[in-house]
Amino acid sequence: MKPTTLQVELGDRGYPIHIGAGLLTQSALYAPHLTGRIALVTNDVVAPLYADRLLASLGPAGSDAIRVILPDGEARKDWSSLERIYAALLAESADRKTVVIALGGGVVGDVAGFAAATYQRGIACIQVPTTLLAQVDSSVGGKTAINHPLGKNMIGAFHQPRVVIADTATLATLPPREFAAGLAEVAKHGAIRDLEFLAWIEANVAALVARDPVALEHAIRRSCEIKAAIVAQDERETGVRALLNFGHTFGHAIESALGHGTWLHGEAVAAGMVLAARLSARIGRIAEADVQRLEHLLAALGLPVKAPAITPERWMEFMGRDKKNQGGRITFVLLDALGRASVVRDAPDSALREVLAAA
Ligand SMILES: NC(=O)c1ccc[n+]([C@@H]2O[C@H](COP(=O)([O-])OP(=O)(O)OC[C@H]3O[C@@H](n4cnc5c(N)ncnc54)[C@H](O)[C@@H]3O)[C@@H](O)[C@H]2O)c1
Ligand SMILES: O=C(O)C(=O)C[C@@H](O)[C@H](O)[C@H](O)COP(=O)(O)O
Ligand SMILES: [Zn+2]
Repeated sequence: MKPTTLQVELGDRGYPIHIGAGLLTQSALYAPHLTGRIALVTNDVVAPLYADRLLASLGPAGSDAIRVILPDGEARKDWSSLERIYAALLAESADRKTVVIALGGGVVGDVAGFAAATYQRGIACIQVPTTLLAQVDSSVGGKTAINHPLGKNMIGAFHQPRVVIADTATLATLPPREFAAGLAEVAKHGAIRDLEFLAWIEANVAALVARDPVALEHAIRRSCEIKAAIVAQDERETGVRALLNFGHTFGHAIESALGHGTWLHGEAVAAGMVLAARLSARIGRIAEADVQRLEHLLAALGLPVKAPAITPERWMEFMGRDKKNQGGRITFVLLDALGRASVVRDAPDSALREVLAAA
């Protein structure tokens, strides 16, 4: 299969997304911006698998790279990892021409991206996503962040990468639970924007779960197309970009209430999308059959569809801190139909409490 390239249209901050098997070994071809020293940021799971291969493909710039290897895990998407990156950049006298390469999943991408956004007030970043979730979602769009114990992604910045290089061959080593977590964000893109894509996912569940390369390539490309088009319209989430948060008001509350890393992000988003769909049905925006259809698809993709036990007070505490909220009202992304969503700021509290009570 030939590699595909999409463009995120953001004027002089626009960039290509390259998708294909084996791109890691041709990185120099896909990253012509390497005019400064490279700072490779990865973690202790991904480094032994892919760091040498990536750096070897970059020639002398690769051998001279600063290497920062973070401890693995969502729990380490925090100050300590950020501090390690800053310390390494400073110890090596990295300058404003230094290019951060984030090699790994969404955790590495978000924290390395935030370090790049803030080091010396901003240096270039290249995203090399190696999880399905990162290839379909987190490497694109420029949201970077670390978590705070009181909330997900609470400290961060918008900082677009210069290029995204998604080598689909890296997905072969991804554990099944992590792979399923990526499928949650794929389904989200269909649910909010593209009923035809959602139906394609339903028809191709077996191929996707079996990691069929043709099916996977389509899922990644269509997800990136949908996300890139939304980001191009609303880079800083003043409007339509919030639709990409479908399932996240509930999902982020699950992650934070249980402790970051207890449920995977994609798992929490899957259960969160079911709750958001139920709330949509409860206030008459969609039919109960639509909720069941989405729930059935997510379960078939190997994802949890039932939220964990969380007290109503804890739900409200974490959802009360969601970044979409305005004027103290919890904001939800709800479905108007499968394939179409809206931002809703006036969902009745009674309906929300009923949905949570039945969760
Ligand atoms: N910035 C955004 O727009 C955005 C979008 C979605 C999610 N996110 C964030 O992304 C994070 C979740 O990302 P994730 O699901 O990639 O999790 P992750 O980064 O923790 O990666 C999942 C696991 O897979 C390992 N791994 C990575 N690549 C591998 C490979 N090829 N083979 C074997 N193991 C591999 C990782 O070390 C980790 O253990 C969350 O923090 C979430 O908030 C950000
Ligand atoms: O890119 C976006 O915009 C998204 O909302 C994509 C989400 O999948 C992602 O989890 C994002 O990090 C959530 O952003 P947040 O602003 O709710 O922290
Ligand atoms: Zn997400």
